[in-house]
Amino acid sequence: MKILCILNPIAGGGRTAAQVSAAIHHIFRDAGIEYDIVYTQHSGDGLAIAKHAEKNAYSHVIAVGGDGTINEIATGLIGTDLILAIIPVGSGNGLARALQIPFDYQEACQLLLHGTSRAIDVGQVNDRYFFATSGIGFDAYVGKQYNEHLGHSRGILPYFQIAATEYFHYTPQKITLEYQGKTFTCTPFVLTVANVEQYGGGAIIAPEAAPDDGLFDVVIIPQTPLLKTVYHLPRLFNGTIDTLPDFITHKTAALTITRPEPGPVHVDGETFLAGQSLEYTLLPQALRIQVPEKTVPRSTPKKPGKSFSGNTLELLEKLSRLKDRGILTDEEFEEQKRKLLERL
Ligand SMILES: Nc1ncnc2c1ncn2[C@@H]1O[C@H](COP(=O)(O)OP(=O)(O)OP(=O)(O)O)[C@@H](O)[C@H]1O
Repeated sequence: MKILCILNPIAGGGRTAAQVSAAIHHIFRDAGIEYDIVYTQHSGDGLAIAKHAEKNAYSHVIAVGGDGTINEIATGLIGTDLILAIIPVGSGNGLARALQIPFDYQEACQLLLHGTSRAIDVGQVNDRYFFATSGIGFDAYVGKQYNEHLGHSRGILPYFQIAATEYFHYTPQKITLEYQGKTFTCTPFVLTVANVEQYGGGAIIAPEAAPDDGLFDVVIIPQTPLLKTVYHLPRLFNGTIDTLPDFITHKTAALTITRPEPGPVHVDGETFLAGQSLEYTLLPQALRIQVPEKTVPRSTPKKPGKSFSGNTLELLEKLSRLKDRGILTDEEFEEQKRKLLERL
Protein backbone atom coordinates (compact mmCIF):
# COMPACT_ATOMS: atom_id res chain seq x y z
CA MET A 1 0.00 0.00 0.00
CA LYS A 2 1.30 3.44 -0.94
CA ILE A 3 -0.94 6.40 -0.20
CA LEU A 4 -1.16 9.86 -1.71
CA CYS A 5 -3.11 12.37 0.42
CA ILE A 6 -4.37 15.41 -1.48
CA LEU A 7 -5.47 18.10 0.95
CA ASN A 8 -7.54 21.17 0.08
CA PRO A 9 -6.52 23.71 2.74
CA ILE A 10 -9.61 25.89 2.28
CA ALA A 11 -12.31 23.18 2.34
CA GLY A 12 -14.83 23.63 5.13
CA GLY A 13 -13.41 27.09 5.80
CA GLY A 14 -9.87 25.70 6.31
CA ARG A 15 -10.40 25.06 10.01
CA THR A 16 -9.00 21.54 10.22
CA ALA A 17 -6.19 21.24 7.66
CA ALA A 18 -3.35 21.28 10.22
CA GLN A 19 -4.99 18.73 12.55
CA VAL A 20 -5.85 16.40 9.69
CA SER A 21 -2.31 16.55 8.40
CA ALA A 22 -0.97 15.73 11.89
CA ALA A 23 -3.38 12.77 12.20
CA ILE A 24 -2.29 11.41 8.82
CA HIS A 25 1.39 11.57 9.81
CA HIS A 26 0.69 9.95 13.15
CA ILE A 27 -1.53 7.10 11.95
CA PHE A 28 0.34 6.08 8.79
CA ARG A 29 3.81 6.46 10.28
CA ASP A 30 2.80 4.22 13.21
CA ALA A 31 1.32 1.69 10.81
CA GLY A 32 4.50 1.66 8.69
CA ILE A 33 2.63 2.75 5.57
CA GLU A 34 4.35 4.73 2.84
CA TYR A 35 2.52 8.00 2.21
CA ASP A 36 2.88 11.52 0.85
CA ILE A 37 0.80 14.65 1.50
CA VAL A 38 0.28 17.26 -1.19
CA TYR A 39 -1.66 20.51 -0.68
CA THR A 40 -3.74 21.98 -3.48
CA GLN A 41 -2.88 25.59 -4.30
CA HIS A 42 -5.74 26.40 -6.66
CA SER A 43 -9.01 25.08 -7.93
CA GLY A 44 -8.25 22.29 -10.44
CA ASP A 45 -5.09 21.08 -8.68
CA GLY A 46 -6.87 18.03 -7.23
CA LEU A 47 -7.56 16.71 -10.72
CA ALA A 48 -4.06 17.40 -12.03
CA ILE A 49 -2.37 15.74 -9.03
CA ALA A 50 -4.68 12.71 -9.00
CA LYS A 51 -4.03 12.07 -12.71
CA HIS A 52 -0.35 11.42 -11.97
CA ALA A 53 -0.96 9.14 -8.98
CA GLU A 54 -1.00 5.88 -10.92
CA LYS A 55 2.25 6.68 -12.72
CA ASN A 56 3.86 7.29 -9.32
CA ALA A 57 2.88 3.81 -8.08
CA TYR A 58 0.31 4.89 -5.47
CA SER A 59 -2.36 2.31 -4.61
CA HIS A 60 -4.72 4.70 -2.75
CA VAL A 61 -5.48 8.40 -2.97
CA ILE A 62 -7.05 10.18 -0.02
CA ALA A 63 -9.12 13.25 -0.81
CA VAL A 64 -9.08 15.60 2.18
CA GLY A 65 -11.80 18.12 1.46
CA GLY A 66 -15.43 18.49 0.57
CA ASP A 67 -17.48 17.39 -2.42
CA GLY A 68 -15.71 19.77 -4.82
CA THR A 69 -12.27 18.40 -3.92
CA ILE A 70 -13.53 14.83 -4.04
CA ASN A 71 -15.07 15.49 -7.45
CA GLU A 72 -11.75 16.71 -8.86
CA ILE A 73 -9.67 13.91 -7.36
CA ALA A 74 -12.15 11.12 -8.19
CA THR A 75 -12.33 12.41 -11.79
CA GLY A 76 -8.56 11.94 -12.03
CA LEU A 77 -8.89 8.32 -10.86
CA ILE A 78 -11.50 7.15 -13.36
CA GLY A 79 -10.05 4.44 -15.58
CA THR A 80 -7.33 3.52 -13.05
CA ASP A 81 -7.25 0.73 -10.44
CA LEU A 82 -6.52 3.19 -7.64
CA ILE A 83 -8.83 3.30 -4.65
CA LEU A 84 -10.18 6.63 -3.42
CA ALA A 85 -10.48 7.31 0.30
CA ILE A 86 -12.16 10.36 1.79
CA ILE A 87 -11.43 12.45 4.86
CA PRO A 88 -14.50 14.69 4.82
CA VAL A 89 -13.61 18.19 5.97
CA GLY A 90 -15.90 20.12 3.60
CA SER A 91 -19.05 22.07 4.33
CA GLY A 92 -21.57 19.71 2.73
CA ASN A 93 -19.82 16.33 2.43
CA GLY A 94 -22.73 14.71 0.57
CA LEU A 95 -20.80 11.74 -0.81
CA ALA A 96 -19.11 10.97 2.52
CA ARG A 97 -22.47 11.09 4.32
CA ALA A 98 -24.08 8.80 1.77
CA LEU A 99 -21.25 6.25 2.09
CA GLN A 100 -21.20 6.56 5.90
CA ILE A 101 -17.58 7.66 6.01
CA PRO A 102 -16.78 8.95 9.52
CA PHE A 103 -16.48 12.70 10.04
CA ASP A 104 -13.85 12.16 12.73
CA TYR A 105 -10.67 12.49 10.66
CA GLN A 106 -8.75 9.96 12.76
CA GLU A 107 -11.50 7.39 12.19
CA ALA A 108 -11.61 8.28 8.49
CA CYS A 109 -7.81 7.65 8.28
CA GLN A 110 -8.27 4.32 10.04
CA LEU A 111 -10.59 3.21 7.22
CA LEU A 112 -7.48 2.72 5.10
CA LEU A 113 -6.36 0.09 7.63
CA HIS A 114 -9.67 -1.47 8.65
CA GLY A 115 -12.24 -0.61 5.98
CA THR A 116 -13.11 -2.22 2.70
CA SER A 117 -13.36 -0.95 -0.86
CA ARG A 118 -16.64 -0.67 -2.72
CA ALA A 119 -17.28 0.05 -6.40
CA ILE A 120 -19.72 2.91 -7.03
CA ASP A 121 -21.38 4.21 -10.18
CA VAL A 122 -20.15 7.44 -11.70
CA GLY A 123 -22.37 10.00 -13.39
CA GLN A 124 -21.33 11.98 -16.44
CA VAL A 125 -22.99 15.13 -17.76
CA ASN A 126 -21.51 16.23 -21.09
CA ASP A 127 -17.75 16.14 -20.35
CA ARG A 128 -17.96 16.45 -16.54
CA TYR A 129 -18.20 13.64 -13.97
CA PHE A 130 -20.14 13.54 -10.72
CA PHE A 131 -20.27 11.08 -7.87
CA ALA A 132 -23.10 12.35 -5.66
CA THR A 133 -25.56 14.64 -7.49
CA SER A 134 -25.86 16.98 -10.46
CA GLY A 135 -28.62 19.45 -11.16
CA ILE A 136 -29.83 22.30 -13.33
CA GLY A 137 -32.55 23.92 -11.26
CA PHE A 138 -32.58 26.25 -8.29
CA ASP A 139 -29.72 24.35 -6.63
CA ALA A 140 -27.42 25.02 -9.62
CA TYR A 141 -28.46 28.68 -9.59
CA VAL A 142 -27.75 29.00 -5.85
CA GLY A 143 -24.49 27.06 -6.23
CA LYS A 144 -23.35 29.55 -8.86
CA GLN A 145 -24.02 32.52 -6.55
CA TYR A 146 -22.41 30.68 -3.61
CA ASN A 147 -19.20 29.86 -5.51
CA GLU A 148 -18.93 33.31 -7.11
CA HIS A 149 -19.60 35.47 -4.09
CA LEU A 150 -18.50 33.65 -0.97
CA GLY A 151 -14.86 32.81 -1.58
CA HIS A 152 -13.49 31.13 1.53
CA SER A 153 -16.55 31.80 3.69
CA ARG A 154 -18.28 28.50 2.99
CA GLY A 155 -20.80 26.47 4.94
CA ILE A 156 -24.36 25.31 5.17
CA LEU A 157 -25.56 28.56 6.82
CA PRO A 158 -24.23 30.91 4.09
CA TYR A 159 -25.64 28.49 1.52
CA PHE A 160 -29.13 28.79 3.05
CA GLN A 161 -28.81 32.57 3.32
CA ILE A 162 -28.11 32.77 -0.41
CA ALA A 163 -30.90 30.30 -1.19
CA ALA A 164 -33.42 32.40 0.79
CA THR A 165 -32.42 35.59 -1.08
CA GLU A 166 -32.27 34.02 -4.51
CA TYR A 167 -35.62 32.27 -4.10
CA PHE A 168 -37.32 35.47 -5.29
CA HIS A 169 -35.04 35.96 -8.32
CA TYR A 170 -35.14 32.47 -9.76
CA THR A 171 -37.52 31.69 -12.62
CA PRO A 172 -37.88 27.98 -13.46
CA GLN A 173 -37.39 27.11 -17.14
CA LYS A 174 -39.54 24.84 -19.24
CA ILE A 175 -37.33 21.92 -20.28
CA THR A 176 -37.62 18.69 -22.25
CA LEU A 177 -36.47 15.36 -20.85
CA GLU A 178 -35.80 12.29 -22.96
CA TYR A 179 -35.03 8.89 -21.54
CA GLN A 180 -35.77 5.27 -22.38
CA GLY A 181 -37.49 6.37 -25.60
CA LYS A 182 -39.89 8.71 -23.78
CA THR A 183 -40.07 12.48 -24.06
CA PHE A 184 -41.86 14.93 -21.81
CA THR A 185 -41.70 18.54 -20.74
CA CYS A 186 -41.78 20.06 -17.29
CA THR A 187 -40.90 23.28 -15.48
CA PRO A 188 -38.93 22.10 -12.45
CA PHE A 189 -37.85 24.23 -9.54
CA VAL A 190 -35.39 21.50 -8.62
CA LEU A 191 -34.12 18.90 -11.08
CA THR A 192 -31.49 16.69 -9.51
CA VAL A 193 -29.84 13.70 -11.13
CA ALA A 194 -28.81 11.68 -8.09
CA ASN A 195 -26.27 8.89 -7.83
CA VAL A 196 -26.63 8.89 -4.03
CA GLU A 197 -29.38 10.04 -1.71
CA GLN A 198 -27.47 13.00 -0.25
CA TYR A 199 -27.06 16.56 -1.48
CA GLY A 200 -24.74 17.57 1.35
CA GLY A 201 -25.34 19.15 4.73
CA GLY A 202 -27.61 16.23 5.63
CA ALA A 203 -30.18 17.06 2.92
CA ILE A 204 -31.61 13.85 1.46
CA ILE A 205 -32.87 14.72 -2.00
CA ALA A 206 -33.31 11.20 -3.39
CA PRO A 207 -34.20 8.81 -0.56
CA GLU A 208 -34.28 5.76 -2.84
CA ALA A 209 -30.98 6.39 -4.66
CA ALA A 210 -28.23 3.77 -4.32
CA PRO A 211 -24.65 4.39 -5.50
CA ASP A 212 -24.19 1.01 -7.14
CA ASP A 213 -27.56 0.12 -8.68
CA GLY A 214 -26.66 1.19 -12.23
CA LEU A 215 -29.37 3.87 -12.22
CA PHE A 216 -29.76 7.57 -11.56
CA ASP A 217 -32.71 8.81 -9.54
CA VAL A 218 -33.93 11.85 -11.45
CA VAL A 219 -35.81 14.02 -8.95
CA ILE A 220 -38.20 16.72 -10.13
CA ILE A 221 -39.85 19.17 -7.73
CA PRO A 222 -42.00 22.06 -8.99
CA GLN A 223 -41.96 25.53 -7.42
CA THR A 224 -44.24 26.12 -4.46
CA PRO A 225 -44.98 29.33 -2.52
CA LEU A 226 -42.22 30.25 -0.05
CA LEU A 227 -44.25 29.50 3.08
CA LYS A 228 -45.14 26.05 1.80
CA THR A 229 -41.50 25.42 0.88
CA VAL A 230 -40.37 26.39 4.38
CA TYR A 231 -43.12 24.26 5.92
CA HIS A 232 -41.97 21.21 3.94
CA LEU A 233 -38.22 21.84 4.39
CA PRO A 234 -37.84 19.35 7.29
CA ARG A 235 -38.75 16.55 4.86
CA LEU A 236 -35.52 17.28 3.00
CA PHE A 237 -33.58 16.42 6.14
CA ASN A 238 -35.58 13.53 7.58
CA GLY A 239 -35.58 11.39 4.44
CA THR A 240 -39.24 11.93 3.50
CA ILE A 241 -38.95 14.47 0.66
CA ASP A 242 -40.53 11.82 -1.57
CA THR A 243 -43.80 12.22 0.33
CA LEU A 244 -44.22 15.76 -1.04
CA PRO A 245 -47.42 16.00 -3.08
CA ASP A 246 -45.62 16.96 -6.32
CA PHE A 247 -42.39 14.98 -5.91
CA ILE A 248 -41.54 12.95 -9.01
CA THR A 249 -38.67 10.55 -9.50
CA HIS A 250 -37.56 8.52 -12.51
CA LYS A 251 -34.92 5.83 -12.55
CA THR A 252 -32.72 5.68 -15.63
CA ALA A 253 -29.09 5.19 -16.66
CA ALA A 254 -29.18 7.83 -19.39
CA LEU A 255 -31.06 11.07 -19.90
CA THR A 256 -31.05 14.03 -22.27
CA ILE A 257 -32.24 17.43 -21.06
CA THR A 258 -32.90 20.25 -23.49
CA ARG A 259 -33.49 23.73 -22.10
CA PRO A 260 -34.35 27.03 -23.82
CA GLU A 261 -30.97 28.63 -23.21
CA PRO A 262 -27.49 27.84 -21.82
CA GLY A 263 -27.10 28.11 -18.06
CA PRO A 264 -25.50 26.73 -14.91
CA VAL A 265 -25.20 23.04 -14.06
CA HIS A 266 -23.78 21.75 -10.84
CA VAL A 267 -21.74 18.61 -10.36
CA ASP A 268 -21.40 17.70 -6.67
CA GLY A 269 -22.14 21.33 -5.79
CA GLU A 270 -19.55 22.85 -8.15
CA THR A 271 -21.19 24.90 -10.89
CA PHE A 272 -20.14 25.38 -14.47
CA LEU A 273 -21.87 26.92 -17.48
CA ALA A 274 -23.20 24.52 -20.11
CA GLY A 275 -25.22 24.74 -23.29
CA GLN A 276 -28.87 24.01 -23.97
CA SER A 277 -28.41 20.26 -24.30
CA LEU A 278 -27.22 18.10 -21.43
CA GLU A 279 -26.43 14.42 -21.89
CA TYR A 280 -26.41 12.40 -18.68
CA THR A 281 -24.79 8.95 -18.77
CA LEU A 282 -24.04 6.52 -15.96
CA LEU A 283 -20.75 4.60 -15.85
CA PRO A 284 -21.54 1.49 -13.82
CA GLN A 285 -19.27 0.85 -10.82
CA ALA A 286 -16.46 2.88 -12.38
CA LEU A 287 -14.78 4.02 -9.14
CA ARG A 288 -13.62 2.15 -6.03
CA ILE A 289 -13.96 3.93 -2.69
CA GLN A 290 -12.74 2.89 0.75
CA VAL A 291 -15.76 2.65 3.10
CA PRO A 292 -16.53 1.19 6.54
CA GLU A 293 -16.65 -2.61 6.69
CA LYS A 294 -20.25 -2.52 7.88
CA THR A 295 -22.75 0.14 6.94
CA VAL A 296 -25.98 0.76 8.80
CA PRO A 297 -29.15 1.34 6.75
CA ARG A 298 -30.51 4.84 7.23
CA SER A 299 -33.56 4.72 9.46
CA THR A 300 -36.22 6.58 7.55
CA PRO A 301 -38.94 8.02 9.76
CA LYS A 302 -42.37 6.67 9.06
CA LYS A 303 -43.99 8.50 6.19
CA PRO A 304 -47.02 10.62 7.11
CA GLY A 305 -49.66 8.19 8.26
CA LYS A 306 -52.94 8.15 6.40
CA SER A 307 -55.42 5.38 5.84
CA PHE A 308 -54.33 3.36 2.84
CA SER A 309 -57.41 4.03 0.76
CA GLY A 310 -57.37 7.77 1.54
CA ASN A 311 -53.73 7.90 0.61
CA THR A 312 -54.36 6.00 -2.62
CA LEU A 313 -57.07 8.42 -3.68
CA GLU A 314 -54.77 11.34 -2.97
CA LEU A 315 -51.96 9.72 -4.95
CA LEU A 316 -54.28 9.09 -7.89
CA GLU A 317 -55.31 12.74 -7.88
CA LYS A 318 -51.68 13.78 -7.73
CA LEU A 319 -50.81 11.52 -10.67
CA SER A 320 -53.68 12.93 -12.64
CA ARG A 321 -52.49 16.51 -11.99
CA LEU A 322 -48.98 15.57 -13.09
CA LYS A 323 -50.33 14.06 -16.30
CA ASP A 324 -52.40 17.19 -16.96
CA ARG A 325 -49.27 19.32 -16.52
CA GLY A 326 -47.28 17.17 -18.94
CA ILE A 327 -44.83 15.90 -16.30
CA LEU A 328 -46.10 12.31 -16.73
CA THR A 329 -46.84 10.79 -20.12
CA ASP A 330 -50.16 8.94 -20.61
CA GLU A 331 -48.23 5.70 -20.53
CA GLU A 332 -46.48 6.53 -17.25
CA PHE A 333 -49.76 7.69 -15.72
CA GLU A 334 -51.51 4.42 -16.64
CA GLU A 335 -48.62 2.35 -15.31
CA GLN A 336 -48.54 4.20 -11.97
CA LYS A 337 -52.32 4.04 -11.70
CA ARG A 338 -52.29 0.29 -12.32
CA LYS A 339 -49.64 -0.21 -9.63
CA LEU A 340 -51.65 1.82 -7.11
CA LEU A 341 -54.91 0.00 -7.84
CA GLU A 342 -53.17 -3.38 -7.55
CA ARG A 343 -52.34 -2.53 -3.94
CA LEU A 344 -56.02 -2.09 -2.99
N1 LIG B 1 -5.75 25.93 -2.41
C1 LIG B 1 -6.96 26.27 -2.88
N2 LIG B 1 -7.34 27.57 -2.88
C2 LIG B 1 -8.57 27.94 -3.32
N3 LIG B 1 -9.51 27.06 -3.77
C3 LIG B 1 -9.17 25.75 -3.79
C4 LIG B 1 -7.90 25.29 -3.36
N4 LIG B 1 -7.87 23.94 -3.49
C5 LIG B 1 -9.07 23.57 -4.00
N5 LIG B 1 -9.85 24.65 -4.17
C6 LIG B 1 -11.27 24.71 -4.61
O1 LIG B 1 -12.05 24.87 -3.43
C7 LIG B 1 -13.41 24.60 -3.76
C8 LIG B 1 -14.17 24.10 -2.55
O2 LIG B 1 -13.68 22.88 -2.11
P1 LIG B 1 -14.62 21.78 -1.45
O3 LIG B 1 -15.86 21.62 -2.24
O4 LIG B 1 -13.79 20.59 -1.24
O5 LIG B 1 -14.96 22.41 -0.03
P2 LIG B 1 -16.37 22.88 0.55
O6 LIG B 1 -17.09 23.71 -0.45
O7 LIG B 1 -16.07 23.48 1.89
O8 LIG B 1 -17.12 21.50 0.79
P3 LIG B 1 -18.51 20.91 0.17
O9 LIG B 1 -18.39 20.90 -1.33
O10 LIG B 1 -18.62 19.54 0.75
O11 LIG B 1 -19.58 21.83 0.63
C9 LIG B 1 -13.32 23.63 -4.94
O12 LIG B 1 -13.90 24.27 -6.05
C10 LIG B 1 -11.83 23.43 -5.16
O13 LIG B 1 -11.50 23.32 -6.53
